[in-house]
Amino acid sequence: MQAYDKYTIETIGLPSAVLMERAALSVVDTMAAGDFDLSRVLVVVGVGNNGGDGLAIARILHLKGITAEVLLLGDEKNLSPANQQQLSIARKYNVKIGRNVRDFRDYSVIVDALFGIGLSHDISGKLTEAVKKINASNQPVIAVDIPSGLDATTGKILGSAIRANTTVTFGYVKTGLTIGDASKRVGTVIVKDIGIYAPEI
Ligand SMILES: NC(=O)C1=CN([C@@H]2O[C@H](COP(=O)(O)OP(=O)(O)OC[C@H]3O[C@@H](n4cnc5c(N)ncnc54)[C@H](O)[C@@H]3O)[C@@H](O)[C@H]2O)[C@H](O)CC1
Ligand SMILES: [K+]
Repeated sequence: MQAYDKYTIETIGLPSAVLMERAALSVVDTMAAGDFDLSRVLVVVGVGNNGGDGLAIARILHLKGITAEVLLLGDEKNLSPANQQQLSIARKYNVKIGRNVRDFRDYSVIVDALFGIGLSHDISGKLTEAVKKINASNQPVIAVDIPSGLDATTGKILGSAIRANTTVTFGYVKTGLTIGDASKRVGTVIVKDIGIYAPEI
């Protein structure tokens, strides 16, 4: 799955930060074009590059004057380099970044940027709690690349998974969005071209 991303970055030479920015912009465009209530956006971010996408989304919304805040889940010492870079940029633009929220129902829309295609084993602990609370809030959810908790290859729910109204996936439809438990979690799937080189499609 990630081979296409790797090829684009390492062989074609498109910097990963460019892909991340285009990914973030494609989600912001979808939010602006859809019938979402953007009065109070919460972006839930993890420690990998999916979280990096989320931090970029929150920053772009914030700079447009939209109230957007970040819930950062996971250990800050595990942040991927791209995530760290986006966290630093968001902080410099004074995006509100917290480690817990009072109630997920306080937000008009939730962006799920906890895990993407790098989820490798069952979600557990605090992350499971957050997934269950977000699902229980019944607030509209937009999943970044794939609903967190869904395996990008098998479509299996790894412990627990976010139930999304809309999934914005980058470059190509991951098989995990079409098989297994996917239909219970993905909502409407929108594929956005962000410049990933994927010759077979
Ligand atoms: N396709 C592209 O060109 C682009 C992809 N982008 C985004 O990057 C993610 C994939 O990022 P990656 O860092 O590989 O993985 P994740 O962010 O999904 O998370 C991995 C992170 O989480 C840890 N982890 C894995 N499983 C668990 C678990 N069960 N519990 C706790 N932690 C877990 C793992 O160790 C990593 O640290 C892709 O989906 C896109 O959103 C680019 O940003 C845009 C272009
Ligand atoms: K996600």
